[in-house]
Amino acid sequence: MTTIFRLSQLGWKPFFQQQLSLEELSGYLPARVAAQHRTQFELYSEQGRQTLHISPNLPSLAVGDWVLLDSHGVFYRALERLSCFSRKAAGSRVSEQLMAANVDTVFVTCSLNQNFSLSRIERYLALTREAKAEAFVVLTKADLFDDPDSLVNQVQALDRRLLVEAVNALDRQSTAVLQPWCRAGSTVAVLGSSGVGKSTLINSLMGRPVQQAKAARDDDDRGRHTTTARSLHLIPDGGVLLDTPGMRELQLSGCEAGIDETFADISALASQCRFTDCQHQDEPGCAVQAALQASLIDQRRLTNYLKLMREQARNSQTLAESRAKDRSLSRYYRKVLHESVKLKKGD
Ligand SMILES: Nc1nc2c(ncn2[C@@H]2O[C@H](COP(=O)(O)OP(=O)(O)OP(=O)(O)O)[C@@H](O)[C@H]2O)c(=O)[nH]1
Ligand SMILES: [Zn+2]
Repeated sequence: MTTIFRLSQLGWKPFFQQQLSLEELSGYLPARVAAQHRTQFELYSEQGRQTLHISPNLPSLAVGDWVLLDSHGVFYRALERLSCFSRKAAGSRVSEQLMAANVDTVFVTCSLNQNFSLSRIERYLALTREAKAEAFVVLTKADLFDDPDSLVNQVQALDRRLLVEAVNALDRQSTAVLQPWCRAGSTVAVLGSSGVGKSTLINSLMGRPVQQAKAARDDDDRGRHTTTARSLHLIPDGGVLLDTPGMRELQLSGCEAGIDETFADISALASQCRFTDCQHQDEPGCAVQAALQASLIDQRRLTNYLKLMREQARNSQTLAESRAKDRSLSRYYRKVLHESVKLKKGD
């Protein structure tokens, strides 16, 4: 039996509808990428499930992307994205790996036990904001603590406008506070480190156990098909949940804007430093260090900001850049060698 989906069930909304011309509205079928397998994408549309073979003619697509198909089910074009999570492997565009597209809200998950870390939360906030999605911090295992509110307040202090809730991820009544973000037209995803309760939270939101998406094997050269779990799930409250293998291993790279937004207080200060390339260590005229001395920002937050900035800069350095550096270094060495030979010869 073919499952027929309503567009609204798949997260369709005015942002996508507005991109369609009159001709496209009448003659083309919107479909959403629900899974990425080794050789094909799985699509969901009002006509059910379809597959789309991965070929060089296709633009790069991610789970969550919307595409238009013609009346023969042939790919016509991809729609503009609202948000996109990617892994910029070695920084170049070619090796950019897309993880998920069109996520509205990310449940940044952190447990209230010894794993609780403001710095880790800031890291996930930076990733979420870089992708242009909204963050909602979900603090799990609230049932195991007497005073979850004190930690909720610490997270809230990072940003007054941040959405934060402490929940028992095992209890559907407790996770019901997330329902308004899981209604028709919304797409959500869950980020967080291992063991914090992401799968538990997903199962509660879905109202049933959901199989975790498995990474497809790349080295499958014997022609066997790799079974990859679906990455797109329809939430009973009407929204869509994306759970792609790559989302769980996201790293910071090319995340400067996301870090700037997450640490808006520090980046505003950094723009007032005397030197534009100030590292905020002990340079004269450093506005960040001055604010630290005046206790306007705390040391933990500054240390984390500097660490995340360094990390993203390192990850984003493209292969091309490092090769170019190698080339100019060897040119420099050759020049030095040439000069010293000339000196020795006395000319
Ligand atoms: N008491 C309690 N236990 C929880 C809660 N959330 C998760 N757990 C338990 O914590 C353990 C880890 O939860 P998972 O949902 O597997 O964590 P995960 O983030 O999906 O972990 P990975 O799959 O490694 O990424 C399980 O034993 C859960 O039952 C909670 O809110 N309260
Ligand atoms: Zn500075």
